[in-house]
Amino acid sequence: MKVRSLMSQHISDKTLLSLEQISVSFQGRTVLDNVSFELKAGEIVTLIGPNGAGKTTLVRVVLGLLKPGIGKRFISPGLRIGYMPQKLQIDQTMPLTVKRFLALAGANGKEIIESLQRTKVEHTLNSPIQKLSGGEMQRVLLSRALLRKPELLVLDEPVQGVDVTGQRELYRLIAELRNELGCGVLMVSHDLHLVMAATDNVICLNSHICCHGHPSQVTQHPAYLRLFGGESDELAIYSHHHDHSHTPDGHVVGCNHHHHDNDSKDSGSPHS
Ligand SMILES: Nc1ncnc2c1ncn2[C@@H]1O[C@H](COP(=O)(O)OP(=O)(O)OP(=O)(O)O)[C@@H](O)[C@H]1O
Repeated sequence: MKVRSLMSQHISDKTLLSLEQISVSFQGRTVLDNVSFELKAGEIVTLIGPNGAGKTTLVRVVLGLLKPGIGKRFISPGLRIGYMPQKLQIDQTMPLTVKRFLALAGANGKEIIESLQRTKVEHTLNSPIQKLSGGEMQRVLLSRALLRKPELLVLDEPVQGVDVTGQRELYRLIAELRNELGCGVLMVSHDLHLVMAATDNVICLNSHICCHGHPSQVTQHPAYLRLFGGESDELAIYSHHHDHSHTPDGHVVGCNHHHHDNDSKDSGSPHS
């Protein structure tokens, strides 16, 4: 597959991170169950899974913030990790420009401008951070993660609060950064389709690893379809093509094909 060969040429033999049979329990409840995987330099690995599947818990294990009850975590010696958190609490009343926010992370003026240029939001330098759009905010957070010159970027839901076009651009940017910097990327995503083009490997997590592999394999896997099959059906409805039009009162005109499934859903909605 063309995308695969384009993506995989960036993956090196150097293992940045290896998790072996990790299990985590909270108050006797197993949240991560026997999870193992490896991440190599230049590789993009995406964790997907439903709410409460243990994705953020796994990220905390990767970052070394949470020691697993069972299992081992290996990282390459001296590994620099850049982390983009899922949520950032910023006091809405505190005056804070993007420049100051990034300076708080220990960067000088030149480094700040360079990292904002990398994520294509240098125009926000003097903006109050509370006024940024959803997409700009995510890019500023990504800039902050880049300040550490990371060998591994860990991104917890990097596209949240961003519209679909912006999401596609953000995933493209993440892939570009990987190409340019050669870093490994571990990201968490709820998104099933947009992320597929920007990842080498998908891990489908539901406390244990249900399936993993190249996106084109994972999307065919029965375990994936059991977890996300419903959403795939919805997407199928949205992706149908109109070859007819509606009058303002909802009558179908100019229909030149036979009736099929999508049309029966379509005809239920007078303004679709
Ligand atoms: N410190 C903690 N103490 C007790 N339970 C916890 C703790 N951290 C997480 N959990 C529980 O572990 C489970 C997994 O949480 P986690 O945040 O890892 O899931 P997630 O896959 O990231 O979910 P989401 O997609 O909703 O962000 C949840 O049921 C959560 O309530």
